[in-house]
Amino acid sequence: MRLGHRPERDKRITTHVGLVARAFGAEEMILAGRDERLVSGLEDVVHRWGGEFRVRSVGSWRGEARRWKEAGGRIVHLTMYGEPISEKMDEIRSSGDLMVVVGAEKVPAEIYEMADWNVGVGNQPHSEVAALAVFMDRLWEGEELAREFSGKIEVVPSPRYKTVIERPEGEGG
Ligand SMILES: C[S@@+](CC[C@H](N)C(=O)[O-])C[C@H]1O[C@@H](n2cnc3c(N)ncnc32)[C@H](O)[C@@H]1O
Repeated sequence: MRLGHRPERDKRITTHVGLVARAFGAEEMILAGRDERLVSGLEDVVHRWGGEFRVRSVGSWRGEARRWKEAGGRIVHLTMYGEPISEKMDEIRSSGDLMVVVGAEKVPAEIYEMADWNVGVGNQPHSEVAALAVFMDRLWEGEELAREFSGKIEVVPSPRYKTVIERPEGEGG
């Protein structure tokens, strides 16, 4: 869940949060706030590049977080003020369905209370995109990078050239 999105200023970085979430193994991105263009841009990536990733823009992050916890899910809030990721990851990994929360400029104090864990990817200020990528890579222990997406577009890894397979509409994706 992405908090604090400002449509004018954060368009690119929030899109990157969504791209990283999808590429590193999340099932869904919840965007707190309304930005239909951003949602449809990410949906277009899913349409072309495959996978089951969903994107939702919601009015109330509190409602989403509350419902998630009532349904038995746990919340990890990524923050530079949190406890070290390396000390918490085993416990987090073994605890079932997770909602990972990242902020923008400043997050509401309440999220620190609602979260089951407030986790720092180091305790220096950096970026929600970097924090999410490192968190998810540690969560899946690197296995997420080998996932198949079965999209209409697929990269063939190459030491030198850009090699891409494009499948016509209706085949794959
Ligand atoms: C530009 S930072 C905001 C930094 C802000 N001082 C704060 O409250 O953490 C935006 C988001 O990046 C994430 N972030 C930045 N540095 C982080 C770190 N060292 N560990 C975990 N998350 C971090 C947090 O989710 C934060 O809400």
